Amino acid sequence: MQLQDVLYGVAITNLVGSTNREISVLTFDSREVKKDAVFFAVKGTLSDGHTFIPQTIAAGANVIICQELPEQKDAAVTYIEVEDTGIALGIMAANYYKNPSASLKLVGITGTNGKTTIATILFKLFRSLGFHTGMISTVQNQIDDDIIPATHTTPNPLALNKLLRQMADAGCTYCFMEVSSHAIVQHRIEGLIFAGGVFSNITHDHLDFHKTFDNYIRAKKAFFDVLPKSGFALTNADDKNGMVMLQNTKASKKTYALKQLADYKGRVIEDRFSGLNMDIDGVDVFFKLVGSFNAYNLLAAYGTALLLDQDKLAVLTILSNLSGAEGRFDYVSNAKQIIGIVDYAHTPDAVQNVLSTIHDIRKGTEQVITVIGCGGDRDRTKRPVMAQVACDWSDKVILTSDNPRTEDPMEILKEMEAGVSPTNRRKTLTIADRKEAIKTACHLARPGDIILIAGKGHEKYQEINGVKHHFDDKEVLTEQLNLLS
Ligand SMILES: CC(=O)N[C@H]1[C@@H](OP(=O)(O)OP(=O)(O)OC[C@H]2O[C@@H](n3ccc(=O)[nH]c3=O)[C@H](O)[C@@H]2O)O[C@H](CO)[C@@H](O)[C@@H]1O[C@H](C)C(=O)N[C@@H](C)C(=O)N[C@H](CCC(=O)O)C(=O)O
Ligand SMILES: Nc1ncnc2c1ncn2[C@@H]1O[C@H](COP(=O)(O)OP(=O)(O)OP(=O)(O)O)[C@@H](O)[C@H]1O
Ligand SMILES: N[C@H](CCC[C@H](N)C(=O)O)C(=O)O
Ligand SMILES: [Mg+2]
Repeated sequence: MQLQDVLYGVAITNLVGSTNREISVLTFDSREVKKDAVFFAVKGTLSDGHTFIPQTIAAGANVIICQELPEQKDAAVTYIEVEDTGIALGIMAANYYKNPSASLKLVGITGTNGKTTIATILFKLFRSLGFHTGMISTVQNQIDDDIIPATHTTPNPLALNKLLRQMADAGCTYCFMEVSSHAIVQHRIEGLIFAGGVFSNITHDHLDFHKTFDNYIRAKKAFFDVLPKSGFALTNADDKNGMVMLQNTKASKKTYALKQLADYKGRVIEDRFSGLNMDIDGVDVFFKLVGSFNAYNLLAAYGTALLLDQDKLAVLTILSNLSGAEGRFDYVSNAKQIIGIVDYAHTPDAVQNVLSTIHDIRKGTEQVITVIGCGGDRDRTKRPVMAQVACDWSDKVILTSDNPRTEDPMEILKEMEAGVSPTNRRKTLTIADRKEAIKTACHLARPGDIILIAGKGHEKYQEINGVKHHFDDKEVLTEQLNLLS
């Protein structure tokens, strides 16, 4: 492939050398450079890719894309200066893989909570409607029946366009993908053509990365700002910032809501452990998913499907039979009728939603026992709030470790404990070992009680100092509950 073939659409601020040359691969990681590679020097959060330029040239790179031209240049190398290497990477990755997003209808889903759930529901729905379909999500990426493990919620531009190319080549008509706020800010979705964008909600998360809630809102809104006129922008009108997302979009503006008039209107008739009974645009439907937060997810999926010209009754019929995403309100019970729920709630809002749902649908005086931790190297300000919310809505809370990453689990736990009010303190225990914490919760439970294991959902590991150790909340919970039977 020729360099000039992948440069289409890139705003070059300075060029040294020829663009008429053969290239092999594109990469932003010096450790992956090979002969004739194009290396993108990206300024990251831990290091600056510009410092690796000399070693990438030594390893065979013949094109450097950078934000600042190096003083010492190699005559055999082409240097391209751009304002933002991340943007250039997105555009060139799309060109390199022959713009796969143009060959299918790509729908992006963004918001603090619900992205995986909405993307998964849409993926399952469109497969049932008979389409070849792709999905890019936190739990896994998928092309029809083929599962491709996920490393991020939204992959880097090269991995992303490669996946989209595989989908287009497999004949997919649709792809439903999660768009994280990190991905928007880091331009991972630059150069993609979206048929539509969906907003779920925005609440406290990721302030380590965005610094302020305003920046976080702006990051989400930026996705809608660049949607094309031919596409749709579907927002949750009940969310305080839902309409903000539509302010500057050129796409066709659509809304869904439970609490007010909207293009796609729903109402929860009844919410039980066995599922949700809703009225959607005048049709009474029963769904397997539980909790009013899932009423929003179902409504978002329904609105999206109709905006993609699908038949209303066919859509509702399939949605009514669907299960949700792995590790989201995933429940097991034992012979003693103790109910265990594994849920990926890892923000204050999600914890409150899942616990208020449990609260609303429990029958009587059963205790709710919550096991919860917070991830290391992530937003610290949500730790005390998550602990407090868990206490406010539970009879007993066991504070434990999540993915400590490079942090000391005991320090994370102290920050969680700081959020627990003196009156709530008597109902909390701190047990750093997650398995022990789950085991203790099971021992404390009496018949009929409900145990919530929050924060890790589908994750099959616990990340400690860069090493991922096997850990599966549902596996441990099922094993412990069965030991009691
Ligand atoms: C904070 C963040 O988003 N980090 C992502 C970012 O890494 P970074 O900015 O820290 O990169 P860096 O280590 O500083 O390196 C800068 C540049 O130098 C390069 N480099 C580095 C070392 C070297 O020897 N040679 C070299 O060339 C790197 O490849 C990179 O291009 O770019 C990397 C490459 O694309 C990502 O893998 C990495 O994701 C890390 C692992 C991560 O944990 N990200 C999370 C926070 C994330 O993105 N989460 C969202 C979901 C959030 C949600 O749930 O809503 C997601 O979309 O997954
Ligand atoms: N619409 C919603 N509103 C509020 N909370 C929700 C909603 N949907 C799901 N949740 C809660 O948030 C948790 C995470 O849901 P989900 O995985 O769908 O979100 P996500 O946006 O993909 O998260 P991530 O940012 O980690 O990718 C669920 O386990 C549930 O507790
Ligand atoms: N996608 C989320 C996952 C959080 C899950 C939780 N288990 C943690 O490790 O903090 C994030 O990157 O913030
Ligand atoms: Mg997700």
